[in-house]
Amino acid sequence: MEFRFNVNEIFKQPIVQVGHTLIPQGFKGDRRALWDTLSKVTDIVNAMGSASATAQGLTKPITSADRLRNSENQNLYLLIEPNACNGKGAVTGLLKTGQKGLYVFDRDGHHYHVQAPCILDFYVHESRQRTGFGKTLFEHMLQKETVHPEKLAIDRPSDKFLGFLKKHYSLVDPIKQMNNYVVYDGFFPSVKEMEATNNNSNSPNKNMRGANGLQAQIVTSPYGRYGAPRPACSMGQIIHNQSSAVAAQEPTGKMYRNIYIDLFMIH
Ligand SMILES: CC(=O)SCCNC(=O)CCNC(=O)[C@H](O)C(C)(C)COP(=O)(O)OP(=O)(O)OC[C@H]1O[C@@H](n2cnc3c(N)ncnc32)[C@H](O)[C@@H]1OP(=O)(O)O
Repeated sequence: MEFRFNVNEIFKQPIVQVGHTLIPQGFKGDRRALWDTLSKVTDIVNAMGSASATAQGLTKPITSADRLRNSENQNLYLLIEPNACNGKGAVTGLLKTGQKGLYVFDRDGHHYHVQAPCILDFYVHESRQRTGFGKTLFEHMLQKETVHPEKLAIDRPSDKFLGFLKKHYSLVDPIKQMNNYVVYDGFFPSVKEMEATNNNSNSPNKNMRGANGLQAQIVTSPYGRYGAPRPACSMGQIIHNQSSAVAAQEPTGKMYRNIYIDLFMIH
């Protein structure tokens, strides 16, 4: 995307990270230069955020300078093409990540309360899609945040993004969540991690920190009926569209009770 000003004067690297201050890395200058730079960064973030929203068919941008200013736990990466537009440079891609507290279900219907790294917004300019720019930007983020792709929760991924994850990271069969996020099998703590935590704690609500910083709490209760071993959760089956599992048997009072328990525990 082209701007009326020289992008290279603001961003000196091919991939830059913009935080809540909106001040570019390595900025040097007086107060006047700072205001000028902030105004240009604001224009860039707003324009790229709007283009991303349009590309995804959203009515409101997920990324804007205002939103970024108000959220300290989000990272925005911008991909710059320094040689584009007769040397004025262009901004080609945007990737926004952030930590979110989420309730997520695995395939068996167990639910977890996690503090997870999330992909919130991802966009490459139409003229550059499918030429590897998205992969370059995404790889940069993975390295910076030392996270593996399967440990990410993705907010409302588009078909293009699902295709991207399949092609570059062999991520298939996404587990769609009620909150519109998507995760993959490797997202959840492994059996080994769960056993290690179970051995070290008597607490019914197990806190786990999996690889790459995923912090999960398996939500269970030791008391009364909630403490009893439960069959595969019917609500989980419904959520994950495992219709055969649900349709194979008539709903019983017990199944309805499990649905009720799961609903009760989510809220
Ligand atoms: C959480 C969210 O932000 S969800 C929203 C994701 N963003 C969008 O959908 C906006 C529009 N799309 C885009 O901006 C881009 O296509 C991105 C960001 C998804 C991917 O960036 P790109 O630079 O195109 O990715 P890159 O070139 O590295 O990889 C290409 C692969 O991505 C997938 N992909 C990219 N564009 C398309 C498309 N138009 N149709 C289908 N698959 C696509 C394919 O798997 C493709 O591989 P292929 O060309 O061999 O089929």
